[in-house]
Amino acid sequence: MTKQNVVPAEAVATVTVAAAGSSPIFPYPPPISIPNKYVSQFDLVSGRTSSWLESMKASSPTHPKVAAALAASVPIVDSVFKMRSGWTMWHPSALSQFDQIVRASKGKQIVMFLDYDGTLSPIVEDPDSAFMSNAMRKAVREVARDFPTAIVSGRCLDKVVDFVKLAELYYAGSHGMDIKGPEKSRHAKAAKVLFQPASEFLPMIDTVYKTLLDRTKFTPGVKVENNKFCASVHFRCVDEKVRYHFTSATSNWGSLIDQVRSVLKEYPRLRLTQGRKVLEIRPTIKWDKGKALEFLLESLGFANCKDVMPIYIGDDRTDEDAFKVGEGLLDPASRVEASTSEGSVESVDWIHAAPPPMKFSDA
Ligand SMILES: O=P(O)(O)OC[C@H]1O[C@H](O[C@H]2O[C@H](CO)[C@@H](O)[C@H](O)[C@H]2O)[C@H](O)[C@@H](O)[C@@H]1O
Repeated sequence: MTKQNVVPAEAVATVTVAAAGSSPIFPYPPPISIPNKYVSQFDLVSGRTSSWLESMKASSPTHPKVAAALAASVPIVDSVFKMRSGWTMWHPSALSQFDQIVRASKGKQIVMFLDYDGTLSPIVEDPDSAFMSNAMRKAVREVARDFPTAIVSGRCLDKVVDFVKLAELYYAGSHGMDIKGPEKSRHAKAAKVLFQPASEFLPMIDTVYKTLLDRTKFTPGVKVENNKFCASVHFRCVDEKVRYHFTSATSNWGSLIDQVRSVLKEYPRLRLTQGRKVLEIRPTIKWDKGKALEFLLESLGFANCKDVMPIYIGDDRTDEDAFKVGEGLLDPASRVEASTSEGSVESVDWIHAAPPPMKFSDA
């Protein structure tokens, strides 16, 4: 199936199934310092508040009160419906694509990559309460028995490990910038997998986190989260309401983006991206969930290997970096893109139904 950029990724969770073969672009063992080629320049000062605002509005189902208000508006519901139909036309349900996925996996080593929020756990208002269900944990545990399995999340590593509670998995926290092998593994090399490509940013992120906490303290509903190598400013519970001041009008969301950008002006080595009702502050290194996927494949000994099939399930814009890894494959015919329903509802069924066990050959 060819790639279609039909709707933002957050409208539905997506399963991307890709047969790997991309060449490694980083050395392993990992470099101590970050080579220049991984450092990119982003202009945080540019970009208008209005375009950020549009993007914030489109960034995820919002909290219940606003969702109820939206539901009362027929044109909006209609356009959302049309948008979803477009997406599912090009990305049919992963469950209905199951046979095709199994066929594509024949003779290949499956490696499973799973995003956390919105994929394994439902989206909730309080980020600290995004628990995954026992059924989901059981499904992931079963998959990890048969295939190397990694959780790739924007959250800090410790938090996601604490939520998932499965010692046999690989974890990549902070959008892939904090990678750790399984504590429990049959394979000696696995536990040694450790990589923190943005370690020099640790003090900077901590300072920015504290500054953001302070600058946003008068915005009701905002939540600032320290994700170790990145930080999140959540606006899911911030009322978008417009405030009028003489002749000009600003919204709470508008002031929030201005506050965040004013902090970041002082940090040219940080960049701003967006997830589901969240602004993400990240180092400008060229490292993301896609690079984490490539790194883990290489650590597992699958660099340049045509007989491996990574399966990545994710629901957010940052997961698209991992989906793009599949675009560089030599054999696009063996790539399948499919979708699960919004949130984690269908993911658990899909993970349960994962293709039949294949031998995990150690690196
Ligand atoms: O890569 P992920 O595992 O999907 O993490 C991305 C962000 O997820 C969390 O925020 C999202 O989920 C919250 C709980 O459901 C929700 O309240 C919030 O609106 C979502 O954006 C997490 O709190 C962030 O730190 C992650 O970056």
